[in-house]
Amino acid sequence: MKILQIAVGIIRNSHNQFFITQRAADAHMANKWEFPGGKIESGETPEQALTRELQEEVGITPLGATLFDKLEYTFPDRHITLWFWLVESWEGEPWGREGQPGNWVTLSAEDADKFPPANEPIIARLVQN
Ligand SMILES: Nc1nc2c([nH]c(=O)n2[C@H]2C[C@H](O)[C@@H](COP(=O)(O)OP(=O)(O)OP(=O)(O)O)O2)c(=O)[nH]1
Ligand SMILES: [Mg+2]
Repeated sequence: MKILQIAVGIIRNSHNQFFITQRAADAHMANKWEFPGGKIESGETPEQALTRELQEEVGITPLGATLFDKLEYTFPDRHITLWFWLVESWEGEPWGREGQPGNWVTLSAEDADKFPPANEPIIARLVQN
């Protein structure tokens, strides 16, 4: 069983839109929408991993991040801890820097199943305000 720590950025603009990307067809949780992010490497704090992942995947540098939620999820082949950071201030303009589709979207409760199952409580909280 793989055990992974993941840092992800919930990038929200002043219109209450979120910048989300789509996972690759050959990745775990293939084709699902996601908040950009990835594995925390050894020696990194969750916040350092967040900054690195957002630079690598969407080309922005967060200027502030607040911990929105930390939750655990067990998939058949892996156990993950997800650190969800709310990012409302950044440098640059997000885009799919690794060739992945990326879009600003308004989220509604019905979008939850487009994300990995671990994201369900997060989407629920983000749409209720
Ligand atoms: N980025 C991201 N990952 C999520 C979300 N929800 C969720 O369950 N995950 C899971 C899917 C993956 O198992 C894991 C993220 O790992 P990843 O494959 O993106 O890791 P990485 O960016 O470091 O990628 P790589 O270098 O291994 O290719 O977390 C989410 O909202 N965003
Ligand atoms: Mg990733």
